Amino acid sequence: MNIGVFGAGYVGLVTAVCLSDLGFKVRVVEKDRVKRNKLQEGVSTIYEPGLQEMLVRNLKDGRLIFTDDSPSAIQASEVLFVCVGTPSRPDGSADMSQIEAVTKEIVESSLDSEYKLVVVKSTVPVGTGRWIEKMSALYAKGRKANLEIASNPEFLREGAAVKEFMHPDRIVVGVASERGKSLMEDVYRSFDCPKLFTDSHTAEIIKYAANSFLATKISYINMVSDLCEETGADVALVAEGIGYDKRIGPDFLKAGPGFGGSCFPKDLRAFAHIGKSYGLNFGLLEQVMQINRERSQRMIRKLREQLWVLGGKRIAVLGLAFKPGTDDVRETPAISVIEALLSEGASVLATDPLGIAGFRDLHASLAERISFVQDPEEALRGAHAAVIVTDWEAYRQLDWADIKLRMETPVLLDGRNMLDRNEMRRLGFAFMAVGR
Ligand SMILES: NC(=O)c1ccc[n+]([C@@H]2O[C@H](COP(=O)([O-])OP(=O)(O)OC[C@H]3O[C@@H](n4cnc5c(N)ncnc54)[C@H](O)[C@@H]3O)[C@@H](O)[C@H]2O)c1
Ligand SMILES: O=c1ccn([C@@H]2O[C@H](COP(=O)(O)OP(=O)(O)O[C@H]3O[C@H](CO)[C@@H](O)[C@H](O)[C@H]3O)[C@@H](O)[C@H]2O)c(=O)[nH]1
Repeated sequence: MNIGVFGAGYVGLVTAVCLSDLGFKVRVVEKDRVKRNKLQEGVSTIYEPGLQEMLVRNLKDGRLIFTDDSPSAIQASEVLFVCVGTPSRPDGSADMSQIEAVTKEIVESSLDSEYKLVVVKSTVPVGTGRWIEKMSALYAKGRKANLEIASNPEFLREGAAVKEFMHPDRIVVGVASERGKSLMEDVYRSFDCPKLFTDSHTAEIIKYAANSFLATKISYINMVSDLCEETGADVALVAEGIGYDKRIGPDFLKAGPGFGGSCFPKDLRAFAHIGKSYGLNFGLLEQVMQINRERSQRMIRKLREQLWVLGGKRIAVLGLAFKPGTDDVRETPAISVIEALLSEGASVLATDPLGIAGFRDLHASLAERISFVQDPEEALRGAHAAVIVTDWEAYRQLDWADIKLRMETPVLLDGRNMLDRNEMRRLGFAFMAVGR
């Protein structure tokens, strides 16, 4: 089967590379020339375990090409995956302009052609499939674009994207016709997981509902974590204690600096906006977001409790990526932590194994006000305090006994509860964790 993919970001690139690895011939339309050329030369534009090797293998075998020639890619493909971005607009709603632009391109290149299934993999508001149908009719200007629109939300997590694409917990497809369903069954034939076929509205809602639920779990445990701190309880044990209950489950109950990344914050804003647009009270999600926004203030308060004055002090921020295993710094909790430190007059030296270049690029005005260093030990040398924002395994392996001697004052805030607090205190750190 010939497959077209629009957008070679996290989702599009992983989708394209994995589907080509399964034997499909995949043409990827990417409008960013620099990205496209790099990919065509076999250099992955994102860091994901296993992706680079698979990219090279499938390019070499001729099953994968990156192009800006969308008409040819559209004409050659039976199934077209739409994986472009749906970023937040200022009011929190999803910006649908990239999806709209792709719709136009697809319609204009498939007039009077054979049936094609357009599969929306991007995270989109309920009703998007209908909008695409409506716009398709308008762009076709009375001619016939033989397109069916399906929804196939993607649930992969960054840092484990290839593994999660290939071995998902489930596949959700919102599709109306038997023909469309059968094509999607062919695409996912080799996947051994529950496959849920629904209408497109249901599939679209499933994606936002899943992300909002997971983010709610995180804010919930963060709220409980604050209570644990005030009362001397241990949030990790509380999470374990509730997580054994199969109805609750142990995952997504790690207290920390709050959720970040390119999905949860954006998707919660969009889902709340969708609820509001239907006159519904989605105040629960407003609370989830509010709790998340307040995380950095709580961290700063803890530092102040140890250091008295933060102004003029040097603070090492360990971790810029929104979680370990990725170079992605979109909406990372590090932003609000750094902003809060700067507003206290502290100077910030930040480090991250993969995230520095992206942070400099994406958060340029904030990046100008801080310094970066690749080596965490260098970041810690002479610092008055360190804050762990991302739980990179490498931070566990640091020689903390030696680091303590090299810091100006050995104050350590483990924002991810990753270090052994008894050991750290034994080493002589003024050590703070989260919710314990
Ligand atoms: N990142 C994730 O882990 C993840 C997981 C599941 C779902 N999603 C959703 O998938 C969608 C894409 O996310 P992403 O992180 O891959 O985004 P991204 O911004 O990394 O990638 C989008 C890509 O689309 C390209 N593009 C935009 N318009 C185009 C056009 N007209 N033709 C060709 N290419 C075009 C951009 O240049 C970019 O490379 C979003 O809706 C997101 O919410 C993301
Ligand atoms: O117990 C936890 C689990 C996660 N996080 C944080 O939550 C954020 C999101 O983490 P994660 O879900 O692992 O990362 P994403 O790659 O953003 O994946 C989410 O967003 C994707 C895009 O929609 C979905 O496809 C995935 O299913 C969904 O997990 C990160 O900042 C994590 O540090 C916590 O603070 N505590």
